[in-house]
Amino acid sequence: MPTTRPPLGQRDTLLKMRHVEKTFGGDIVALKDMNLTVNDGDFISLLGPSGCGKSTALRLISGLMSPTSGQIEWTGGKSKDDLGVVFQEPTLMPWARVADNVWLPFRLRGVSYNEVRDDVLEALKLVGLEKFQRAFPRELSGGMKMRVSIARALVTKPRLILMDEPFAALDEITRHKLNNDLLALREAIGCTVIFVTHSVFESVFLSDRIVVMAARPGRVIRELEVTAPYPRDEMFRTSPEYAAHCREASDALHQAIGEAA
Ligand SMILES: Nc1ncnc2c1ncn2[C@@H]1O[C@H](COP(=O)(O)OP(=O)(O)OP(=O)(O)O)[C@@H](O)[C@H]1O
Repeated sequence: MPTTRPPLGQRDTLLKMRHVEKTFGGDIVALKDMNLTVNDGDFISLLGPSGCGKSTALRLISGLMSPTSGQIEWTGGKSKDDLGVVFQEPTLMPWARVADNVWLPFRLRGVSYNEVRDDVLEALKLVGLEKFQRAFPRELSGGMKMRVSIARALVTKPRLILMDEPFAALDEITRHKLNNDLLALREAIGCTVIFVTHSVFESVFLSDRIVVMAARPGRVIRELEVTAPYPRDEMFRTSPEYAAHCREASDALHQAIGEAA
């Protein structure tokens, strides 16, 4: 099914980071003068070497931390329903069943399970786990646990989903499968995603924009567009176009590593 997203350059602005700087302990400059525009419908990867401030950028956007200077401005303001977050670890409650784990963002707002039962089941269906609603996390594989974590992030239908290396701990086959499923999910619900990764291949497969960052101090050094249309599948993964984008992203990443050395 072709996407109905406007092309890059014609999307409405969701948020802007303006001259954002974050320092820790007075002298660790985790991010310096970061400027980033996130548009409705973008799939953005933050790609860069360890320590370049990718997770810090996500935490600032999520509001878990405040910038030392600069601003993060949401178009029309930000509400508590605007964000879903997925971490590298699924961070599920082991004593709670799958459906109760997915209900958590509502429970924290005082909303009963019965009020949002349909939303919970719909989110589980979107990640292919509707039959596992009564299972406990220990009964699931690593990939399935991550799917539950994704269902929990999207159950409130957020405008923006932040994903911090969600598939880094998974084996390659599971990772490819979840990459495919994530794109299918995005087509189904039309969400905006910011995805942190070290992987050139993953960033090219998933994103329409790749923001390449360098460390010491953490900063954006390049922005690349991956113009290949969605939906993307195994054909794209083996195409010359994919290889060309990977080469471009890899060169930018090497530049980022060289600049930090
Ligand atoms: N709470 C903190 N206190 C002190 N320094 C911090 C803190 N959080 C991050 N840093 C430092 O800020 C810099 C950026 O860290 P950050 O975790 O954002 O990088 P990253 O690109 O996500 O790294 P990785 O890919 O290894 O997860 C690093 O030098 C890190 O040590």
